[in-house]
Amino acid sequence: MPFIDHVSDSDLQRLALQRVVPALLSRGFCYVDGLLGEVAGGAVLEQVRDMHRSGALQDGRLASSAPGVHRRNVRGDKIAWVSGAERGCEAVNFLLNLIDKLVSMCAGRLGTGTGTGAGAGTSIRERSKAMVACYPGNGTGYVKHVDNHNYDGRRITCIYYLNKDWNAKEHGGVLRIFPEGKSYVVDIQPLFDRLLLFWSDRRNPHEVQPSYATRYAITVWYFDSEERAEAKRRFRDLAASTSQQQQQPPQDSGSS
Ligand SMILES: O=C(O)CCC(=O)Nc1cc2ccccc2cn1
Ligand SMILES: [Mn+2]
Repeated sequence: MPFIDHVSDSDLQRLALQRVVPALLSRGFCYVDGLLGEVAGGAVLEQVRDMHRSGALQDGRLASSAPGVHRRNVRGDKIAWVSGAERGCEAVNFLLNLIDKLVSMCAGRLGTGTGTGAGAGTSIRERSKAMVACYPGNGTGYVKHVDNHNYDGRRITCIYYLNKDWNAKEHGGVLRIFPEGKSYVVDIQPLFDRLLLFWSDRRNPHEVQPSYATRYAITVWYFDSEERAEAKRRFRDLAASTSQQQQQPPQDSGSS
């Protein structure tokens, strides 16, 4: 089904330069409403609903915990990781391509706004797969956390929300951002066809407040190439040193 091209390239360019870049640099986050429009946005929602109905969404667990071990009270979402190439994800793929275009139009203009003090500019050339998430509406949410707490390479978090007729007073499910060093919080409602972008690092701790209706979202993380490469090196070194220790006999405590 040919999707109506609701957003032209020049629309995206304008959105990137006049809205997204200034907001990311000044406030550290930005949201855009009406990104895809009713038809394409509705097609994405239908495909996510189908994934939920077919049981493709499984309990979310902390990235650091072993498979099957997850502390339920930390996060209540059910997730699936998709590339967009899967059958039944054509509309999701259309969304991902559009977000890729938008972020690539921003990337060269985000300067050294990395927050980690890295000298070089932000070079964003790759991203994660898309995480399709559903909070089932049983009062669970996601406790306050930082996405990229320890230089894992993630620079921008992009979340596309899919919830029609969402009313936070009744349904909860607000994403609350606690901008680092600020005395205020930012409450974002997970509204249909809304795209939210924010720096993934310690500048934006955030939580999902308890949700009392089914709450769908699709998240992708864009990597800073240098930080990502460095994180992979650190991870390889850690893995290598861990396996070496396992091969060597444990040193007695008195060894110098
Ligand atoms: O749905 C929202 O409004 C945001 C939810 C959210 O923060 N999700 C999330 C999900 C994550 C999954 C794996 C690793 C890190 C993660 C960090 N954040
Ligand atoms: Mn998060």
